[in-house]
Amino acid sequence: MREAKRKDWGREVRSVWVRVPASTANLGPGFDTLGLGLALYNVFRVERNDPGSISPPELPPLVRQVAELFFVQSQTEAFPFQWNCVQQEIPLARGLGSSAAARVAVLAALVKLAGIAWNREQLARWAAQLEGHPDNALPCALGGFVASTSGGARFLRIPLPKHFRVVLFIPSQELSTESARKVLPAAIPLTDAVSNLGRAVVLAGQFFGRKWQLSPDLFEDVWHQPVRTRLLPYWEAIKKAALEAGAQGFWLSGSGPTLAALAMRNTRRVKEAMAEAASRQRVCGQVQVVGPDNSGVRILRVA
Ligand SMILES: Nc1ncnc2c1ncn2[C@@H]1O[C@H](COP(=O)(O)OP(=O)(O)OP(=O)(O)O)[C@@H](O)[C@H]1O
Ligand SMILES: N[C@@H](CCO)C(=O)O
Repeated sequence: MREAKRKDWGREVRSVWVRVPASTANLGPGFDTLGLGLALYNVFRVERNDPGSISPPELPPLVRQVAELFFVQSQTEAFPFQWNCVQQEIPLARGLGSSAAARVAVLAALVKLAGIAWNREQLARWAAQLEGHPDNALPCALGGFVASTSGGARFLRIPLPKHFRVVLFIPSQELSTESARKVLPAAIPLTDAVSNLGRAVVLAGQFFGRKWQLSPDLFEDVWHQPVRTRLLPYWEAIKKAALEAGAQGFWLSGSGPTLAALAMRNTRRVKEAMAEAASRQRVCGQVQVVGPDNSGVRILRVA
């Protein structure tokens, strides 16, 4: 990143309000590769402390880790700061990218407070590196639909249409990505590899070609969903209900436990069907219709 003055229209920046979107990753066959931004937002206020003071010990571990990487990678002198979540719409550990959102927010805020030139792509890659996979960090930083190579070294992005709608079933119970990755198979048979690869390539091609006649078979997956959904006994019933109600695709959002249905048409019918199936399954949670995010991370205000 290029050095620039730590000034904003002639004023020193002391506080930054930064907004970050939720994201849904994998989309079925695109494990660690495909993701898109969703219009659910967290807002953080990050404030620079006086020189000589120390960063408050209550900074969460994730925030400290991101700050350490930022100061080293940007070759900026470390400074103490405070961190507060002032709006929280992204539920924690539900497969909607809360950790990627927090990482992207810390980086964007520190970039602004340090006064170094804004480079959204670099920031997205740092967040992906910290996250260990790019499919939440890139859509969170950039918005829209993103397809990337492993680690996020190369990626392609396209904005989503205004009428893009995802119906989410967000269970009350948390499931951390760390534990959901432990159940993954160490190796994948060649036939399964080819099966997922074909669907992921065609699915991404449809997004980039803006061909919105998407069909549920493109969202099928044989790598991670079969093992992960063993932990979610309601998966089959809610999936069946969504597809019968006209959903164009159904997938485990990120590492779960949230279930996602693409419903650009029949949105209300899909929502009702998923809510009814969840209630029949006696699983606690919330059904929510969410639109696309195409903005990615945004600095709302500086002071
Ligand atoms: N605002 C935040 N401040 C501090 N830590 C956070 C914040 N948001 C998330 N985290 C940390 O990230 C953890 C959740 O991350 P995890 O990767 O397990 O789930 P997720 O990011 O919500 O879902 P997924 O990665 O599957 O989309 C939380 O338990 C917490 O430790
Ligand atoms: N691709 C990651 C996403 C985590 O949200 C996984 O499935 O573990």
